[in-house]
Formats: sequence, structure tokens, C-alpha cells
Amino acid sequence: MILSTPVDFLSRVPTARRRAVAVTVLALLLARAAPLGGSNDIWSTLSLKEWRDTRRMRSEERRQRESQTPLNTPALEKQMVDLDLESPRAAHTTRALQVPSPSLPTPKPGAEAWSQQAVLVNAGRRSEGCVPQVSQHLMLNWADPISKTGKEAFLLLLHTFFLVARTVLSVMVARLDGRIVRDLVSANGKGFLQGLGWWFALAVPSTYTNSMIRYLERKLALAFRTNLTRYIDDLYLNKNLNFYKFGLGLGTVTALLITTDVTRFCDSLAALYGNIGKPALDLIIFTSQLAASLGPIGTLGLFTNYAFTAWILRAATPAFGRMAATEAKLEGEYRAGLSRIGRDGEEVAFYNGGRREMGIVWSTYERLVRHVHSVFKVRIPYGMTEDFVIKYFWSACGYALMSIPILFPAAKDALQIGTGGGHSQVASRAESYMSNRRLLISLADAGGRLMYSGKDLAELSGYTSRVYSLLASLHALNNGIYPVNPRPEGLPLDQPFYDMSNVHGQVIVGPDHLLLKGVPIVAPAAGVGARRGGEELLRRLDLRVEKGDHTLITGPNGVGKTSIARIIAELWPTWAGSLERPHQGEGGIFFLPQRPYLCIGSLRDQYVYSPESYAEMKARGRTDAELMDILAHVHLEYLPSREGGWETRKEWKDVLSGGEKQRMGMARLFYHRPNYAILDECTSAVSSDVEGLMYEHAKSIGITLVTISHRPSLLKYHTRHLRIGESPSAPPDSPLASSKSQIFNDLPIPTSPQMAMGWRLTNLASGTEAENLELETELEKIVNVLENDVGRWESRLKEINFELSGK
Ligand SMILES: Nc1ncnc2c1ncn2[C@@H]1O[C@H](COP(=O)(O)OP(=O)(O)OP(=O)(O)O)[C@@H](O)[C@H]1O
Repeated sequence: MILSTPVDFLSRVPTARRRAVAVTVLALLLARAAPLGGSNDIWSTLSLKEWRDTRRMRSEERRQRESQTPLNTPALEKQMVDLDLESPRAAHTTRALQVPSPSLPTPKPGAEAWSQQAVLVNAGRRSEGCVPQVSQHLMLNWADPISKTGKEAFLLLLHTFFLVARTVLSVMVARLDGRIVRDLVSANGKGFLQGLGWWFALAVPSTYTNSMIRYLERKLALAFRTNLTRYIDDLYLNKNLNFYKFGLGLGTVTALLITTDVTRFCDSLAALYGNIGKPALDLIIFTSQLAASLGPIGTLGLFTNYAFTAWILRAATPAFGRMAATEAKLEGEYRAGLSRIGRDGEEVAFYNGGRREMGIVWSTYERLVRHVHSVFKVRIPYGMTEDFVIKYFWSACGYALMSIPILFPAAKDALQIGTGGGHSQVASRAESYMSNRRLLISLADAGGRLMYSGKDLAELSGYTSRVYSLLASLHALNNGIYPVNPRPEGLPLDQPFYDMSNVHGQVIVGPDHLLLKGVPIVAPAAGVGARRGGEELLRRLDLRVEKGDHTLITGPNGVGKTSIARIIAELWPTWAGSLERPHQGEGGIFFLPQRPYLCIGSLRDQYVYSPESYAEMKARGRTDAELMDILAHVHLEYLPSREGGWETRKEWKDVLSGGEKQRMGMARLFYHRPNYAILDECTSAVSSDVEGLMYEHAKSIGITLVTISHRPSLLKYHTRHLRIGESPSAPPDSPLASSKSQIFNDLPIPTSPQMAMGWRLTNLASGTEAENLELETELEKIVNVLENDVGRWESRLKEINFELSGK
């Protein structure tokens, strides 16, 4: 009989092997029990029955999920459409910054500290020797997000377990390989069949282990990415408006260019554990196994081989980190160029700008390709060296080492392992040869992977430096820390120097009025221009708006009208003086910008667009009927039926006309019911009759308007007129200064001779001599236009009538 009973068979298997099999089986059981869906409460299960129920429930859920979202089905398509649905876990959770900001050191004010920061940020790029510094720095700072969740620790533990299991299995397979050959050479049919049985028995856990390692590595990368993305989003999209500051160029890096690097960084970081940990473990275990077979000379030879290989490869390794960082940057620039065209597609199409844009995008692509080509070229000699050393040199060394116990009688003792049991010397040698050969191949593979991981480490350092610069920059912005620039030497002493590190204005949010007291209107300078300081548009503006002070702001293009709104909204800093304003939203202040913004989402979302969700607003008593009523006031009542209802989701910026978009903006204003509204040219595309109705409605529901516009026709909806770009002519005690409060009587009117442009505030409602003068001036302008043009129009009319009469 060829096959023995299981008990008999087991008793003949060596104890060490039985233990190894037991460990593998345990690993399998553990892995099956592991919460692959992501939860890590496996240890909290109470009884076997509960555990079974939970498992059944989970597999049921999984089956249901899979049946609902099979690939390439309408269900998946629906999911794709719903991608822009707001996550309930995002903005509406109470979770603020996931990791406290001090965990990453931000640069301190002062040029020296900033240059130190730059050294750290650039470390990975300049020299591969700095890799450990940067990585260590990053690891230390990320210990927080990783350890806090516990999930990553569990995944790492499981990953480690499978890595060890794979090494143990590799050794078992190598030994089994030798046994099978031995039994074959010694014509032991029973042993041979048993060996084959074991071979298949080992194949199952081996393949499972390999799959689990890949699965866990990806899951780990995803977990890292989720944590890091959440961390960056918390910093980027928080109340400090860092996303806007990045757009202004106040950050040291461009956020959009770097976001893809987060993915690469996380993939690279997750893979690194397996790429270094596994081969290192393999190297130790395989070497110890081989050492028993090869004896001291062989072991010494192995170590000499390692040292020599490491030395050669280190000398041949180019600066992979710097190359990876440059490639990521160039690829980001190329992608950003394409997305810019997509964003402004209609404008580009109107100008027929396809060819011009292609030139720009193509030049970015060429730069990327040139770089990638040079990387390819650098890789050729490195790849040759690596292949030669790892594949050929290591194999040659392996053969030489394997020959030691066979060719040198002094090392014969080493062959006692695996011999005996009545096998012939040839069979024992064959067994020893096969086992050692397999171990050596695995060893060469492990060594190769360890050497390759040097390259991975270098590339990781490149991604690290990119991600680190983003984080450092975000932290600096978040804490209001900017590089300190010295005052330019040629700047006159009486001319203020507006540096971002030197902002002294006071901002109070909360009062039920709007006040700018001695506030300079300055456009901040970023990047290289920051050394020159911000551009002063108005030396100081004094303006108080109480309820009912409807104020129209006019002035030539580029004079700084919108800049006033930016300062009030705290998009730009208040360099000096004080700013008091209500909070943003219902009962406070609302800003309607020049370009109407329509967000992703349903028609209702366009309306409600605010930090509060519609459900929350509804809970506070806001109704759909109210939405419809407001649409009537902006003459858009036809929209829900035309577009298919409130829940319709479309790319609204392409669907609505320019005027419709602006009217939607006004609908938003009415819905939010603020006390004050800053309207920046937000009705320029709306017909005058509807515009008038909307302004009247806004006033009737108690909104105080601060309107920025070029249309004199809007004067009639306002009680005051602030002209920007005019010399200050009103004396401090002039009644032009304010309608209700006497605050301007206390404030000096700007008189600085350096001020190229000034401002003038007039009251339109009280009918004083000066105000009448104001209206007369306006009238005069209109009469002038009429006088100049009416004659021309009349003569043109005569011409047309003449042509029509056919005489
Ligand atoms: N993001 C910015 N960074 C730096 N300077 C800016 C920025 N935005 C505007 N400026 C500058 O500030 C000045 C005033 O711009 P602003 O938008 O306030 O003009 P405006 O009076 O509203 O003009 P318009 O009537 O054309 O809308 C302009 O010269 C412009 O170049």
C-alpha cells in the first residue's frame, strides 16, 4: 500500500514541520476571521454563536452590496453620477482638524527660520543622503494619525504575520522540493507521492498568503491616504480660507500640483514595509537555513557577497529621489494645464484658442517627456549593473557555495542534514542540492528586492519632500506665518511697506454694523513680488454703514472697489486701522461676488449653498414654498419645471445663461436673509427692469445694500454714494460724510499728497446743497451723453427711412 493512515502519516512528519503547518493553518483561520471589510472589533466578540451570526450578517451584506453594484451595470453608472453627493461624514461632522497643528513644526517668523525650513523641505531633492532625515521627520509627525486610529496598526500586524508566514512557507517548500527529488532519485514511490501531496497542501496557504500580502498592502496604502487626505483637507478647506490664499500664491507650493503626490507617497510608503521588511526577514531566515548546510566557509562567503553587492549598487545608484520629485512636479503642471482648459472651455472656444492652448500644454508635456527620457537613460546603466549583480553574480556565487559541501570532503558533515533514513549518498546530495538551490534562488530574489528597495526609498524621499512642502506651507498659512521681507531700500520713508508678516489691523466680527476705520486698501503681493510689498490702492478708507445706509460704490476699473469687499470678507488682510463687521450668513452679512458661482449638486443646492445643509435649514423651518416664492422675485419661477425639478443634478454653470446665473445669486441672497449684503457687479448681466425689482425686493425685506457697480441707474436704490478714485474734497465736518452716525466727524479725511487716488462719500437722500450738486453732476453727465448722441441717432434714422422708402 502506497498511502498510510493519517495518524501514521502524521507521526512520521518531523515535529518542526508539524509546527510550521499548524502555524500556517492558524494564520489561515485568523485571516478568515479578520474583518476584511475594515472594522477591527474582532477581539470584542463574545461567544462563538455571536461570532458566527456576525460573520453570516457580514457575508450577507457583502453579497447584497456586490449584487447591487456589479461592474459595468446601471447600478455602477448611478454611483458614478452620485459621486458629487456630499459626504455626511465631511463638513457636517464635529471633527475639526484631525491632527493638532503643532504636530508638524511650522516655520517661525524670520528669514533665517524660513531658510532653515527650505533646507529641510529640499533635503530629499538635493542629496539622497538626507533621505533618512526627511523620512524620519515625516514618520515622527505622522505617528499621530497612524496610531490614533488603531486600524492601521492592526493592518500592519496582519501584514507582518503574512510576511513571516510567507518566509516560513518558502523554507518549507525548499525543503520539500529537496525531499521529492531525493525520493525520486532513490526510487521511493511512496515517499514521492506523499511529497506531492504535501506539495499541493502547501500550495493553498502559499497562494493565499501571497494574495493577502498584496491585499493588505493596498489596504494599508488606502488607509494612509485616507488619513493624510483628511488631514490636508482639514487644513486646506478650513475657515482660514487657505484654499484662497493658495490661489493668491501665498503658499510656498501649489496645492493642485501636489495632490496626486499624496497617492504616490502613500502607495510608496505602504509598499516600502513589504519591500524592506520581507526581504530582510527572508535574508535572515534563508541565510540561517543555508548556513546549516554550507558550514562556516559558505556563510562567510554569503556575507562577503552581500557586502560586495551593496557596495557596487550603492555606487551605481543615481539620485532617484530628486528625479521622482521633478517628474511628479512636471506631471502635475501638465495636468493642471489641461484642467484649466476644461474649466474655461467656453471662453477658449469663443476665441478659437485651441491652437494657442495646445502650444502651452504641449510645451509642458515636452518638458515632462524630456525629463522622463533622461530618467530612462540614467536607468540603463543602473539596470544593467543591478541585473548583472543580482541575477548572474549571485547565481554564480550560489553555485560556488553549493559546491563546497559536495566537492570538499572537510565540509561533508554539513550534508548530514536531510540524509540518513537509508538513502543513498547520491539521493542525499540531490536533496541537498535542490533545497539549497531553491533557498539560494529565494535568497537572490530577497537580496534583489532589498536592493531595489533602495531605489524605492529614494523615490519615497522625493514624494516625501513634495508632501512635506505642502504640509509645511499649509501649516504656515494656517498659523498666519509668512516670510519676513526687509523694507525695500528705495521706498520713501512716508510710504508704508505692506508685508504679509507685518499685518496690524484689528478685525472684530459680530457687531450689527459695518465699519472701516483708517483701513488701507492694499492688494497683497505674493511670490517674488512679495519683496516689493503689497500694492496700495487707497491709503486709508473710513466708512461706516448702519442699517438702512444703502451705499453704492463706483469708480474706474481696477481702482480697488472689489478690493474693499475682499478686505471686509477677510480674504485680504487688514493691514492697519480697524474693521468691524457682522458675522457671515443669516442676520449678518452676505457677499455676492462678481462672477456667479454655481456649485456641484441639485437645483436646490444652488439656492441653499452655505455651510448648512438643506436638511438642517429645513429643520429650522425653511420650506420649499419659500424657495418657489423667492424664485418668483428673481423671475426664475420657470426653472424647476424646465430643468426637471428641485432634485435635478446638472453642471449648472453650463446650463444657465449669464443673467440666469446672476439671478440665481440674488435668489441665494434672499434665501439667506442677511442684514447686510455686499453686491459686487452681481447684476451686470441682468436686464435693468428685473434688476430694479430685485433691488427693491432686497430693501423691502430689510437688507442693507452695499453695491459695487458702474451703472448710475442703480443710484436710485441707494442713499449714499462712495466714489473711489476721486480726490478727497469733503472737509471733515461735512454732512457728506455720514447719514446717521457722526463717526466721520471724528475721523480725519485722507489728505496725503502721495495718495494717487482718493474717495468721496456723499449722501443722496437728505437733499442738502452738496447732495443736490451730486445729483446734478450725475444728471449733467446723462444730458451730455444725450446731447452728443441724439443728433447722430436722428441723422441715422433719416438715412434708414430714406433707404426704406426706396427713393
Ligand atoms: N489677487 C490679486 N492679487 C494682487 N493684486 C490684485 C489681485 N486682484 C486684484 N488685484 C489688483 O488690485 C487692483 C484693484 O482690483 P479690484 O478688483 O479691486 O478693482 P475694481 O475696482 O473692482 O475693478 P473693476 O471695476 O474692473 O471690477 C487691480 O489693479 C488689480 O490688479
